[in-house]
Amino acid sequence: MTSTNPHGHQKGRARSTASHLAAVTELLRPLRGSARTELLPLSSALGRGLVEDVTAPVSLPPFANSQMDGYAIRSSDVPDGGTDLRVAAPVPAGAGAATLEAGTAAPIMTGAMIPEGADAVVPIERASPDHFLPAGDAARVKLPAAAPGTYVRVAGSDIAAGEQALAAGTFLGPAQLGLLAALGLPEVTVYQAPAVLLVTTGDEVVEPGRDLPAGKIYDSNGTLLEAAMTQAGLRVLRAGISTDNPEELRTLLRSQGAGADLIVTTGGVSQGAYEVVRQAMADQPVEFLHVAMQPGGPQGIGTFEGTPFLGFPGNPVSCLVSFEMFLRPALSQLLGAPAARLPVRARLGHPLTSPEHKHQVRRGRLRPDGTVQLEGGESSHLMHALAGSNVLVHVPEGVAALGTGDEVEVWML
Ligand SMILES: Nc1nc2c(c(=O)[nH]1)N[C@H]1C(S)=C(S)[C@@H](COP(=O)(O)OP(=O)(O)OC[C@H]3O[C@@H](n4cnc5c(N)ncnc54)[C@H](O)[C@@H]3O)O[C@H]1N2
Ligand code: MOO
Repeated sequence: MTSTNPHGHQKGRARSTASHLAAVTELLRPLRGSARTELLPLSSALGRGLVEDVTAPVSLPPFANSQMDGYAIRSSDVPDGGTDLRVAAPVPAGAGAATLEAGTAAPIMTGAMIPEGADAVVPIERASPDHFLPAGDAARVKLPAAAPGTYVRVAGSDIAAGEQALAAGTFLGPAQLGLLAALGLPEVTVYQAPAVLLVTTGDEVVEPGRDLPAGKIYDSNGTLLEAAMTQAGLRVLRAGISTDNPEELRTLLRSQGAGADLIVTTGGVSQGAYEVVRQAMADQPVEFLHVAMQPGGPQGIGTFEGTPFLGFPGNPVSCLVSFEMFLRPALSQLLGAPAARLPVRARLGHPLTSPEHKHQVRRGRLRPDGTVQLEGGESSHLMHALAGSNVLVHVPEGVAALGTGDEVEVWML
């Protein structure tokens, strides 16, 4: 049971960040449906999540090849102390190699196939002479001994045909796409990028570039969230700024919302007299609640005329933290993309305090020495301090104070 005290703060149990993340993940689970996948050429799949496990159709390397420019030899031909060998025909690049006759050394370049019979490569710098000779009967080269396998890249030493190359749900970055290309796969099945209708709200909010009358502020949330979502690979539909008139907001959502997989609004969700988002959602299955998190406590979640809906609070830092704490990890878990933030341990450069019953998310600058300097205070209007930050700093529920040198988890932005 939740009630409101004279200061407007909600009483009763706030939902934990973990259970709100679970609720957001549940809301968005339909985005993982089988109809929501597409086959894309590798060049278009950057930043998407893989739908199914990929099994290697070939081994990597596909054949044993040389790791050095030098001579392919039968290691048993060269005793300790080295010997002279007759120079055989060079191994041609990109073609099958002839068998290496006993007592000969074949010039071989990096990546060329190890000839049948050869089992080691001596780099050209260790040969005498230390440059390649024209092939011919008269040509001989002195080589030191080499153990079997020296500078040989064995077939399948990276991955063998039939092994799992990538697991379903993997985020496809440059390395993963490079692997698919190395395996000879030109296309990949990925989840579709969700389309998000983004609406900022408030009679006080005006577009950058316009005049700024008394009492108004520029819309930072629209740009901030559009950029965060675009960077995360979402398709963003910007519906501009809604006034504080709930009927206008509903009209805007209906007229712009076609094709959206998710509606995200900012503002109008707390305890004020004109909470436009709360009012616009009054007859919809939308819950307004408090998450035990600072900033980003007030949240809305549900559906608007069937479309999943998230109502983020209006303060700029609150809406970015909401995106990072709930929307990014939910999509990452369901669709493999965007990539989850990598948690890193850092040492606080100075002390901090935190509301004991909330998960606090501060903003900070991680330095190369592994210490983190907080940027600005805890207030969620501090856009300039956010712009000077490169990490989110997590202070879990149950912690009221931390000292200089204490370890914290930070997420690189
Ligand atoms: N009595 C209470 N008041 C407030 C509570 C509370 O529990 N009881 N919670 C506070 C917290 S925490 C937050 S966060 C905000 C959330 O408020 P809303 O989501 O209703 O947002 P607004 O009131 O519309 O705006 C809050 C703040 O953010 C500024 N804002 C709004 N939109 C934008 C935008 N697009 N670009 C830049 N800045 C924006 C707005 O001017 C306000 O300053 O409620 C607290 N109050
Ligand atoms: O939750 Mo509000 O986001 O603390 O400022």
